[in-house]
Amino acid sequence: MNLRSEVYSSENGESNDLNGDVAEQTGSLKGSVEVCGPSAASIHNFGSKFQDVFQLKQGSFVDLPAAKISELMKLNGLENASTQSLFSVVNKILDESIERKNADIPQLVASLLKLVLQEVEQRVSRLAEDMKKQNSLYKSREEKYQSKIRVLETLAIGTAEHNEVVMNQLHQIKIEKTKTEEKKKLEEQYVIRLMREKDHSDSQISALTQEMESAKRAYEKRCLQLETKAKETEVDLEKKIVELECILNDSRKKVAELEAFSKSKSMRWKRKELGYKSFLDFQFGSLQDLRMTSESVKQQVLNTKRIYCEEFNTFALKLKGLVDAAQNYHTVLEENRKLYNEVQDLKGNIRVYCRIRPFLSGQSKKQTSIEYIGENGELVVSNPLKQGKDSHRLFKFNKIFGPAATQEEVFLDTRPLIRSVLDGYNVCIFAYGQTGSGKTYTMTGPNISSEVDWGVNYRALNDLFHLSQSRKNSIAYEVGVQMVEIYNEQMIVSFDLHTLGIWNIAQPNGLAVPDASMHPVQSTTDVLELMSIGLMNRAVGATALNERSSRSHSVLTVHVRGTDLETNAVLRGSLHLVDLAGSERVDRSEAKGDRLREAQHINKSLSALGDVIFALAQKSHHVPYRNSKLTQVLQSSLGGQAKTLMFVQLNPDVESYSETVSTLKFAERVSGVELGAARSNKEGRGVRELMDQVAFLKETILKKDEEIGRLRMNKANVVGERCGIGSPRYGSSSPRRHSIGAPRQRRSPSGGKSSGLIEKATSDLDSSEYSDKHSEAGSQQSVDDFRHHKEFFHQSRLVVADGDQNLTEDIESRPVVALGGQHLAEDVELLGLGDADSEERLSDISDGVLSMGTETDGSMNSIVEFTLFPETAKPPAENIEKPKVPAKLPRPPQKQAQIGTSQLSLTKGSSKFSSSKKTTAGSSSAIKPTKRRQ
Ligand SMILES: Nc1ncnc2c1ncn2[C@@H]1O[C@H](COP(=O)(O)OP(=O)(O)OP(=O)(O)O)[C@@H](O)[C@H]1O
Repeated sequence: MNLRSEVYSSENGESNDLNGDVAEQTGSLKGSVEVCGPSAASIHNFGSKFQDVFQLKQGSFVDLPAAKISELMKLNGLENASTQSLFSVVNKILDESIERKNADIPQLVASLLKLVLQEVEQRVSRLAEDMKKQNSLYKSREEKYQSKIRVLETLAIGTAEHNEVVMNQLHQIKIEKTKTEEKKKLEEQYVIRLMREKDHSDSQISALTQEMESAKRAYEKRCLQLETKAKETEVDLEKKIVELECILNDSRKKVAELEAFSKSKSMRWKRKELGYKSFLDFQFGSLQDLRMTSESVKQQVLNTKRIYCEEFNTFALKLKGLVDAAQNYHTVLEENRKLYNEVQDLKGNIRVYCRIRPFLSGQSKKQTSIEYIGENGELVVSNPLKQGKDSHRLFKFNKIFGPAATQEEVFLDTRPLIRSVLDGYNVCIFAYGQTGSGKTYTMTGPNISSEVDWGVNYRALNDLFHLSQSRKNSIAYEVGVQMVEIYNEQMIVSFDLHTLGIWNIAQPNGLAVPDASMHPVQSTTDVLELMSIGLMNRAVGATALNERSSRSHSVLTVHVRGTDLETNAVLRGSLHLVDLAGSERVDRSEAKGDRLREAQHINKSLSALGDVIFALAQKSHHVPYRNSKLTQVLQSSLGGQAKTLMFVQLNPDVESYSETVSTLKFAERVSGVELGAARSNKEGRGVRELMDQVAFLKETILKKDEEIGRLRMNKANVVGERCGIGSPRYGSSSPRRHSIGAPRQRRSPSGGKSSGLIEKATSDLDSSEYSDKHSEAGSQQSVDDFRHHKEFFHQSRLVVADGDQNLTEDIESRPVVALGGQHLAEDVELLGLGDADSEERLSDISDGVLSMGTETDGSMNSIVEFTLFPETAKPPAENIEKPKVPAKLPRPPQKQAQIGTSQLSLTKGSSKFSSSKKTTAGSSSAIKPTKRRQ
């Protein structure tokens, strides 16, 4: 703008011709200068405008007036023009002057050029300086960088770790940088948020201010209202004050009236107070009196208390005395029980322990028939369905085990008995009771694998083995175990003993007979294995066999032989552990087929057991052991000097009441049986030798008897022929004729010796009589029990021989033995040997004779003993060479008859052994002491 105004003024002042053109040009320049400004572009524009000005006006710079040029020279625009434009101006000028061919360049133009050139120079020099400066700067920088590079190189070469550190630092710096950036961002965001909040708070503040203002307005309004109200209230109160003043005046008057009234009233109260005071004084006096009285009463109470305490102490002393007495009573009672048991032991009473089974799971709601269990063996059973005295029954046994009794407790009371086996006693323990009453539980236990559950069997064996081990330094024991089952009167071996190599049992005619090859068991483990195998074998037989178990008798027999290492004395004991079949009577009319047969057999064997027990109770001469396999097996333990214990098992269920009572009745009768004091089977060496001699003598006598018999037969034949009478079928010595009413010890016609048959017949008769008597006197049940027994005796009365088929053949084939002038073959025919029942009958006869002679013969025990310990029964060596004597022999005289019978039984027993065994003339059973009844 300055340039334009200056150009206008110079043009206006110095040349009028130029005014119009300059103004025109200025106008155009004005627009261009406004656009240019101080930049290089504007200078360039200026140059070109400048040139245009010259060209437009005169066509060259040469024609420009000096003033104008000086004006132009004064312009400061050259500094701002670009170097190129300056150069182009100079070039233009110079070209123009060349074109004009006028070498004379005006002074001004030259000075202008000079200025331009100076300017150019200055710029160039400045540029050169700048360049220099920059060069030096670059150099110094380069040096700096070079040194830095060197440093870095040395650093890079020397310390790679430092590089890493540096890298890390750089990395950290980067991270920090990013963090800082993030922070910054956050700060920015925060600032933005703050700004927003500020805006928000500002808006809130403005809203609050508005609210405040409106509240203020409302408050002021309210103040005004209150003020007007206060004024109104003031007016009202003033009115009320006036009213109250009036009321106060009225009340003052009333107070004065009341004061006068209260004065009169207080006068009256004072009077009354005096009256009360005197009354209280009177009361106080009475209280004192009462206190005195209470003191005296207290004294009296204390006195009474003291007296009471003294009396109480005396009572306590007396009571203590009573308690002591009661305790003593219990001790005395216990002693009495012990003494009673000892007396029973001495008498040889069969011990009876009663065990009551608990209700099984699921039976808890059932009613019990057990009313009371006494400590001393009393038991009261009751039938809630009955009334009166019949509803309760009292029984007494040696011991009662309640439902809670453990196997251990039961065994503890049984152990002394079992231990006596090792002292040479025969012991029999049997469990009796209806099916499901716990017989097997007591004898075997519910679970063999758990020792706590072991029944008497396992515990007994365990105990015997332990005891025999503990005594091994003084007595050498040998133990043998046998387990048989009696089912339908047949002996069945419960486990394959042969396989185990412990026992080898042959079973001729169903009677289990151990073979000589059996071995003694060594330990409880042997027996446990054996028994578990036996049980497994039974289980293999499936349900039928298991069912059978409750309809069969199971007998575990333990034989013990002990040799005293010092004296060589031998003792022999046996233990029978019997789990009987269910005792309930099966109604024969209901059962059929196999069941009927089973029932018959069970009834028969249990009746036979009853018969034996009652015969023993009656001290009968004949004890019918041979009536069943069961009694046969138990013979040695039920008679003689054995110790016998019966477990009576009861089912507490009220539904079993009648069975319970009949079981208890049976047990009661059993407990009354006296077997006599038990005796140990001890033999010294001398005794054994004597017994061997006795056996030898028996053999000789038998031989003689045989000869006598033969002679008698010959004689009878001769007499018969002479009299013309045939050989009498039923001669005078016929067993049948001798049987009934025959005197007990009938002597045979010759030599006054009684024959074995006569002996037997007499014995049978006695039994028959006993049976008859018993059935007459007894109840209907007893009649039933003994009926088969009676029939049995009638059938078997005259039989004399072993029932073994071989033996029968033997009898027929061997020389006939004369008996009382009769032909034995006729007798045999007459007696029907070979009958199905012959074995039993023969057994019975043998037994009958035995009952008067030796106590064991042909029983399982004697046979087993013989087989297990054969050397004890061995005759002297020379006897072995003697000819065999047939089993059926003429009877020797009475005393000899006993010996002869023993021999007979022994032969019978021996005949059942395996062929490897020699029949011997003497046996351990033959040398047993005679029965106490003799
Ligand atoms: N003292 C007892 N404690 C617990 N359970 C018992 C007891 N006595 C018997 N039992 C249980 O009662 C049931 C019948 O017992 P067990 O088989 O011993 O009777 P049992 O008289 O031997 O019968 P069976 O004549 O049929 O052989 C079994 O389940 C047995 O476990």
